[in-house]
Amino acid sequence: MSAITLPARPEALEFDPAQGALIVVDMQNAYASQGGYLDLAGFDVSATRPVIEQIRRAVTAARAAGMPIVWFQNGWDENYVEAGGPGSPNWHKSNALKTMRQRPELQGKLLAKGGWDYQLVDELVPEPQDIVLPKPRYSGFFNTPLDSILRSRGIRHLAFTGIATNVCVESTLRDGFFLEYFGVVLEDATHQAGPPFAQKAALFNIETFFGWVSDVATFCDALTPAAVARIA
Ligand SMILES: NC(=O)N/C=C\C(=O)O
Repeated sequence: MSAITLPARPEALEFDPAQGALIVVDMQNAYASQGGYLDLAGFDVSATRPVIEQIRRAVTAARAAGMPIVWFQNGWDENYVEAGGPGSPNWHKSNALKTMRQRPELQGKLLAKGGWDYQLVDELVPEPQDIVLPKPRYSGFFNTPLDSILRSRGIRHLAFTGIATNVCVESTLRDGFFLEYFGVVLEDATHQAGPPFAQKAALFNIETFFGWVSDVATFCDALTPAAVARIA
């Protein structure tokens, strides 16, 4: 099976499933559940549930087409050494760290490895052959083995899902662009952190400057021949 044509904006993208991976960004309770970090920090997470189901569909289609699935989990050790101290911009800008400083009763709870907030949502369960990567900053390429994992498998095309479109999804897709990966976002499998204009702006940036925008139904349809060819 060779490349498929994936309908997308601003134009269709040649996407080879044999050189492709599905990236699921930070589908943790922190970002997708009531009572998680984003919710506690004042961001609206009420519309994140449908995103989980869309990601499940995209994961099933990508698996059937033989594409690796990469699951990211954002966060740090329980003592927040990996988050950086006051010498790190992350210490000043992370809304998780800021929320914990404002509400000391939450200290140790937000985005800490081993805790509920850090865990992937119950509905999304990686399989043993999947790649699960912790990441300490917004970009999935920063201080992670993502680039070498992808390069060693000959992967050039990345389909992005997850939360938040305007932060970690966009950051990772942008870094991928600089590393010569073709990135496409499945828009209905993403959600923003912030008002709806943040989603629109992120998708505008991506389709105009850094990559392509498609959706889950289109992605699944386009992958069907690759899945059929694998079982034939
Ligand atoms: N996963 C993300 O896009 N995260 C956004 C904000 C944060 O982690 O503080």
